[in-house]
Parts: sequence; C-alpha cells; structure tokens
Amino acid sequence: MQILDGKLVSAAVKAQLADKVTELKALDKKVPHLAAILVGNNPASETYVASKVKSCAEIGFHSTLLRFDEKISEKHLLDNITLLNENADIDGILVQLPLPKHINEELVINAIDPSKDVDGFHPMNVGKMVIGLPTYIPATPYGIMLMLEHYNIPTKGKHAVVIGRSNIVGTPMSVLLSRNANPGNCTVTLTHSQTANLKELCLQADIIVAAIGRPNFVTADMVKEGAVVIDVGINRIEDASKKSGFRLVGDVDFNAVAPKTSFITPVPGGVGLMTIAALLKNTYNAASQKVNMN
Ligand SMILES: Nc1nc2c(c(=O)[nH]1)N[C@@H](CN(C=O)c1ccc(C(=O)N[C@@H](CCC(=O)O)C(=O)O)cc1)CN2
Repeated sequence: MQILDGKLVSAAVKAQLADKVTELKALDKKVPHLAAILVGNNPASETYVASKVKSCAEIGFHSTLLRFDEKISEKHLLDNITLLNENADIDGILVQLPLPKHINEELVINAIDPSKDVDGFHPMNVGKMVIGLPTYIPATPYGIMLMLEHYNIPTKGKHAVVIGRSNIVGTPMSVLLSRNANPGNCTVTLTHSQTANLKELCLQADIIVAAIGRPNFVTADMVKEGAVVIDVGINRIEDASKKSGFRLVGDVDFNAVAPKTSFITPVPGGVGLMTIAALLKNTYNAASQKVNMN
C-alpha cells in the first residue's frame, strides 16, 4: 500500500507555479490575481479561504479577500461580483461555498464571468468540460487527476466507482475519469444515495472515489484487494482531546481499508491540499488567458 501524499504533490504544483511567477516578474508582466469572496463565519470555510490566500502569497500571486456578513443581501453580493467581473486587474473569482440559505447559490455562480470562473462551476464551463473543450476544471476533481498523474496510476480500462453526485466533485469526477485521456479511459459507475447495490459495485471497483460527506462510510468489506482509494471527505468530528475541539475524518475508514489498497489518500493531507493547488493552476491559466486542463 502506498499513501498518495497531497502535501508532496501540491508542493510540487505550487513550486512550478512559483517558477512561472518568477518568469513573469522578470519580464515585468502582471502576476495572477485571485479574488475570494467569503460570506459569514463558517469555521471550515474560514480555514479553506485562509489557506487559499496564504497559498497565493507563497507562490507570488496577488489575492484579494472580500468578507461579508452572514446577512448580506443577495443583491449586494451580486453587485460585488459584477465589480470584480469588471475589474481588469482581477483574473480569477471564487465564492466560497456553502452560502447562507437565503442566497441562491446558482444565481451567484451564474453571475461570475465564465472567463474568471476559476472554480469551474459556471454552467458554461461545466458544459465545456463535459464535451472536452479547454476550460476550468473544478478544483477537487482536477486535483485528484493531478495526483493520479503524478503517481502514474494506471486508469485505462479500469472500473472506477464514484460515490456522490455533487456538482463540485462527484459528477465532474465521473466525466474526467471516463474521458479519452491519461489519466482517464475508465469505465465509470456514478453512485449516490439511491444506489441499491453500492457494496456490490464497490467490490468490483479498481478505483473508488468517495465523496459522500459521511465519516468512515467506506468500510473494508466494500473494497477489493489492490484497489486505489481516493477519499474526498473532510468531516469534522468532535474530539475534546484536540486543541481545536475536533478531528478530521474522511469518508473512508482509513485504518481498516488502507491495508487492502494499492494506493490511498489520507485525510488530512490528501485531496484537500490538491484542491488548493488545482485552484492556483486554474488562476494561473485565467491570468495567461489560455484556459487549459494541464
Ligand atoms: N468555492 C468553493 N467552495 C468549496 C470548494 C471549492 O472547490 N470551491 N470545495 C470545498 C472546500 N475546499 C475548497 O474550498 C477545501 C477543502 C479542504 C481543503 C484542505 O486543505 N483540507 C486539508 C485540511 C484542512 C483543515 O484543517 O480543515 C486537508 O485535507 O489536508 C482545502 C479546500 C467546499 N467549498
């Protein structure tokens, strides 16, 4: 069993981007500028956005963080997105999800200029991804593809079972794994809460991507010997022994499942870190106006 190390791979991606920024600066060219919008005080969202801003600084990108109160009106939020769309200095825009219940997430995502939509959530970019045109790929599935590529994990002809059909992870993951590329060329089964025979399907899987948001959902009896297991879950479990008061647990029962696998991602230290690295790559591409998937 080998651990797929998100810390190592994300550091490699960031180092490549930092080199590109050095080149841009040497040529006196503009460096990429990411704008992040954070609404409210969700502690997990605070952590993720802080990490995005910090990562930008580490590699020499500019970033602007716009923080709004939980009670911000939908209109005020949309007006601010319009300002960012019109601001030529901003290359990429992201709105951290989830948003408070009174705000229509779909409306907000649709308001972002598709050419600055570095999360790849805008319907235009989703459509392009589905038909294989160059576009921004949502950061978590993109990060997973970068990880598979880094470790040269064979995917051609393999059966991949994706657990979870969210717009952010499960659905785009199924598209990327099935397309005619490397990594890719998998036969994909996209499963969800209504899938009747999930255990049976998982036992046939060469690759499992768990993105269901339920702690320890994938157990050892669901995993075939030698499978590749990618854990997207980041569940906060109360733990009084921790300074933070919680510990992070994935969607996979890591200790029981790991010995059966050929490769597995840990939580923390796996897919989450790749999400940030992939977002930075999308931001670089946005700034260079040449959107691509590599
Ligand atoms: N606008 C977006 N919102 C959300 C996205 C997204 O891609 N765009 N994805 C998730 C959250 N997410 C990114 O925003 C994200 C999740 C996890 C991590 C991460 O670094 N995880 C670390 C642990 C961090 C911790 O201590 O909590 C790890 O797994 O090692 C980064 C980004 C939902 N919203």
